[in-house]
Amino acid sequence: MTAQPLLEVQNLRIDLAIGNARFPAVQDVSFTIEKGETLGLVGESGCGKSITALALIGLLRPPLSLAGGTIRFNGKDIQNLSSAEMRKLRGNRISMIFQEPMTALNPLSPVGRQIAEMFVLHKGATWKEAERHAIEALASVRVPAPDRRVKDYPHQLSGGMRQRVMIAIALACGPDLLLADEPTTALDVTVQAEILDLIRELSAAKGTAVLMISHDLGLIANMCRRVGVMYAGRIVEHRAAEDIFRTPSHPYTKGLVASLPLLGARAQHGQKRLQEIEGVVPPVADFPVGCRFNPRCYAATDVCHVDDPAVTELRHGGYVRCHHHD
Ligand SMILES: Nc1ncnc2c1ncn2[C@@H]1O[C@H](COP(=O)(O)OP(=O)(O)OP(=O)(O)O)[C@@H](O)[C@H]1O
Repeated sequence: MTAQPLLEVQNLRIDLAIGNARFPAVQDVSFTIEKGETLGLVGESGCGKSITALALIGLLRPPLSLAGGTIRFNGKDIQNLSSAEMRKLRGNRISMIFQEPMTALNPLSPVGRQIAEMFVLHKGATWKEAERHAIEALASVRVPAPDRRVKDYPHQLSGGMRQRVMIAIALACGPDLLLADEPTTALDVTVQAEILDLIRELSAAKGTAVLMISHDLGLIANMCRRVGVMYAGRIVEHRAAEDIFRTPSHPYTKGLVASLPLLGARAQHGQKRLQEIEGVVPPVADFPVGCRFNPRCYAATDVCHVDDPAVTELRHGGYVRCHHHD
């Protein structure tokens, strides 16, 4: 018998309302995350990664709404929880960090207080105990002089330090799952690597599973064992990270792999990129008929303009949605 996954998402659908019409911004999205595993979701801007994560913790707001599917966390359906039940889960068992911590931090409250709140809210600690925990939490994300920094307001900290504070808040209660939505995109390259190392190290030490969301396939492949590639609201390929690189199956995945900066020999010759995928992800209300990737696909034929491709299981594990997959 296989162990029950920590998170099981099946046929998730998120609708975007425009006037009286509803459009499926995310459709038929299914994935699982095992306890302690880091799963990657990768794809260009606008393909539905962030709203998928927001749906998991009940944070979709109009014009977006959860329109179908099941979300099971630790074996329990959580898609219909009341807001009070969801608040108990959020920050405690599932937490989220965002691209720009400034939008998630309260600018008017010292960062120590914002960390301490988690211990008071979810663990029943007194404020005095919680303040001590806040200093320890800041130390654990390697903020120097944490006993002084707890008194700082978010604007007094650098972007990297703010993201460390967000991680301290997110991990304060020892959640089972961390949703990390482009956690390093807004940071300098050197700081990016430090923050990724921190997430990797702390999640491994605490056994926290991570849903790592990024437009950067290189980053995702580095952090994750399995990867879901999203395009226009769908997972178009779901594979082990090493297979995505070695034998990408969907034309979109192939494009992502081909557009990665090259390592090794070719890079030494000054050739940085092989090719870009031309075009952009269409807006939700304009998803094409048939395969949603067809306007950008070099392999598209008549069937791709008519029929939405079904899921095909791949021989060595994973699946792809393409009429002409390898
Ligand atoms: N509040 C909103 N109102 C209208 N449309 C929205 C809203 N939020 C998201 N969308 C649309 O839903 C689609 C998916 O957005 P989402 O933010 O999940 O994409 P993403 O892949 O995470 O990209 P990014 O990294 O740019 O956030 C996009 O077409 C986006 O324009």
